[in-house]
Amino acid sequence: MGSNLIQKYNIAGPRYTSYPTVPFWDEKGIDYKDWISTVKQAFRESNTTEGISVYIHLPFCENLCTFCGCHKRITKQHGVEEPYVETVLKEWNLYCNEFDTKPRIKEIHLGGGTPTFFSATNLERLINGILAKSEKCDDFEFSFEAHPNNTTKEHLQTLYNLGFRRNSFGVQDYDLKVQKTINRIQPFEKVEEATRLSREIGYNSISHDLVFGLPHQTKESIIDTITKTKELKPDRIAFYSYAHVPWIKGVGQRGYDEKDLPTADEKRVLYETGKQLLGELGYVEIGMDHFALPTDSMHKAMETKSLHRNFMGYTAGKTQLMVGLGMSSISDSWYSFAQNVKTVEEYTELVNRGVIPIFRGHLLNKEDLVIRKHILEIMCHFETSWEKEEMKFPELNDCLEKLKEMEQDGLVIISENGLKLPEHARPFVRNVCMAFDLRLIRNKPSTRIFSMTI
Ligand SMILES: C=Cc1c2[nH]c(c1C)Cc1[nH]c(c(CCC(=O)O)c1C)Cc1[nH]c(c(C)c1CCC(=O)O)Cc1[nH]c(c(C)c1C=C)C2
Ligand SMILES: C[C@H]1O[C@@H](n2cnc3c(N)ncnc32)[C@H](O)[C@@H]1O
Ligand code: MET
Ligand code: SF4
Repeated sequence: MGSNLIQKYNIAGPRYTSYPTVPFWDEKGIDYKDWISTVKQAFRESNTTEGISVYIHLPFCENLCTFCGCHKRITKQHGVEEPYVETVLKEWNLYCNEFDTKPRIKEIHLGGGTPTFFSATNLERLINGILAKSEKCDDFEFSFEAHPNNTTKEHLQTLYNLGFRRNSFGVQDYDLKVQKTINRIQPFEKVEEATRLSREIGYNSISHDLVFGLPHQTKESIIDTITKTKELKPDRIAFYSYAHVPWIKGVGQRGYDEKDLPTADEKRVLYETGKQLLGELGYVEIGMDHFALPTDSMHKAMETKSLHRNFMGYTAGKTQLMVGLGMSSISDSWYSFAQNVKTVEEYTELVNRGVIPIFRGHLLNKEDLVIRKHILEIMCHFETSWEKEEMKFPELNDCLEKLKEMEQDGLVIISENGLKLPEHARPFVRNVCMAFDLRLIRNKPSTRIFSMTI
């Protein structure tokens, strides 16, 4: 990939885990009533046919990794576990009270923070509390994020017994200098043990998260990290581009200078090196950041074009309704989005008052719904089409006009009724989406809000 193209297209841009992206949600927010009524509508339309997904945010971590862009709360006090589980179950109750039949659960995902900060017993109490009010779909899929340094055999066995078959471990990078800089000492032996135990217990999809573009990373360190990863043969690998967003409050990125970060060109070399190596090892690029072995269900979902993208990244199964529980969680009813308050204190206070603790949201209008479909298609399948009348919108020609330059640069192929990204253009997928992002186009941000696209 030419470095001039990288320079040209490496601009600040959204990661498109939603459309509209969070900064472009309606400033006025969403009416509590509208939120509830769209959740109920989505539930009525889809609970019997496809079921619903539940995302539970477990925010606590014992130590701060200074590169981390997630919503977390650093503490070593494990006394926070039980009250938090109680509150999440109360919040779930508030939703269940709005449903007129039993929810059928297709997916549960435990994210963080660090779900394995919680004891196995507390995680069991949490999941059993959720399941007490619902039933599982036949083809249910439960997954969780785990920290290799604190995942025990008991965690893995308890969650397996509850139906979890997938997990993902934060690895990030094996180089000691990088690890020291991001305040995260992550020994290979810990990852090896957690991966081996998962396999022995029967997990059928184990994923490792790696990040490129971290401070002090070099081509050699990336090669070494991926070579070590290869020994453990995870079914999936997330290879994230480091998102540098130190201005986001609460994220707490610090501990290194911007000069310690690789330049855009160096970062691209890290990506290309990693991608090539992953390919040689048999991993296939599924979508932005995500690689899987052909035996993994995510790969099959890509082949059958059933891949979906939401706030968790890519998933193999789509549900119309995703209920997000816990502080900072985002829920999606297809017609609207809503996000919970971002501190544990506010979250607990609101739930205890019997209020679903959202603080902002967005009701999608007709245009949003069409654009959202195009962006999902591009992010999940690297192509979209406007052959069907419902996929057309008045500004379509202007959007295509914006893509002319990318077309000349060989990054997108536009035909009469659709467009496609050639394989080599996949790193530029966010740039293509940006041409369709009418809310961004109409309202260019005046301050930095997004990470760089490449
Ligand atoms: C597992 C941790 C999480 C990752 N993403 C999210 C979580 C909980 C969800 C999330 N993080 C941010 C937002 C935007 C809304 C907000 O509340 O601020 C959401 C929905 C903040 C954020 N995190 C990253 C960035 C670049 C931002 C800013 C907004 C944006 O540019 O989209 C970085 C980041 N977080 C995660 C990944 C994988 C990642 C970058 C690759 C995980
Ligand atoms: C859930 C996963 O998200 C990734 N992750 C967390 N913060 C960032 C960031 N700033 N940039 C890129 N990836 C990040 C880590 O790899 C983690 O394991
Ligand atoms: N907190 C865990 C880890 O860092 C899971 C991924 S980050 C949300 O390993
Ligand atoms: S990377 Fe994981 S463990 Fe580290 S601060 Fe972020 S959420 Fe916590």
